[in-house]
Amino acid sequence: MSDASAPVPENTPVLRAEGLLKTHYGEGAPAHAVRGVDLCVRQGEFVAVTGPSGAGKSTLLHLLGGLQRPDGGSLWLDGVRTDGWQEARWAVERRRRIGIVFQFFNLVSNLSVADNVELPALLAGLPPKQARAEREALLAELGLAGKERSLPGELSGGEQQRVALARALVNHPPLLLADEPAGSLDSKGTREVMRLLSRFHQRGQTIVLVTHDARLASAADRVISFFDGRMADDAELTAAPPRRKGISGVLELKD
Ligand SMILES: Nc1ncnc2c1ncn2[C@@H]1O[C@H](COP(=O)(O)OP(=O)(O)OP(=O)(O)O)[C@@H](O)[C@H]1O
Repeated sequence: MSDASAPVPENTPVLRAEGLLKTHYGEGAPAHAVRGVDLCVRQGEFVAVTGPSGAGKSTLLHLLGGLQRPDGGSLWLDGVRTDGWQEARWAVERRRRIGIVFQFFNLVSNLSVADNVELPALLAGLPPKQARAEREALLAELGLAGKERSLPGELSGGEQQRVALARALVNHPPLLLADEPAGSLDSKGTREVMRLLSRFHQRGQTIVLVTHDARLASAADRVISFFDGRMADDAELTAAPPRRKGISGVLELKD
């Protein structure tokens, strides 16, 4: 059996999917949201998945992050087969390996900014002192020093999304999944989030971004057009060398 904690051989794709299938059964006709998707995301790539509303982009992202189970197909994370994992296993592995940011931030409303960011680190088994140090460094990087004691509801949308980004990255996951991360922000907040995603990508963070906004997709180095549950196009915008580095150093919000 594959060991999720074993060292990852160089050049192993961070993400690989073969023949992914997902149908939603709600009211009315079944929605064939993902209809046989093959995908390979290399270390250090910034991939945007774009397409019209209802194309199946969010469903694909949820499958990749284990938030929904595929009806068929295979999925690998860092070379480890994941499609057979049960929810408990996904919850543990997701904490270490996948950061996720959503359109509506999904912060815990009655926890402070500091606790929101530290919680995944503590749950992943980091000693409290180290979790605190990680939180302090990330919040400072993201221009949120001084907001530690605030509740999410006391922050602007852009600030909340930066907290969500800090929470997603606190365990240095190999993969960041972002589902319309600027979807509820004004243009300033949108620019801010996109600039941050680009900065983290420049430092080696592998990112899969779902957006219906073609302008945001152009920040990526590869754009996948999703249509009717399938990949209609897969275009490399720049050649990005495979790489993997830690997130470190100081990140200035102004450039
Ligand atoms: N939980 C669900 N139950 C039933 N149908 C669903 C569910 N989630 C998604 N769908 C349907 O699956 C299809 C794909 O939805 P999905 O949200 O993945 O598309 P999308 O491309 O992300 O759209 P948007 O850009 O509007 O968020 C749509 O027809 C949608 O109505």
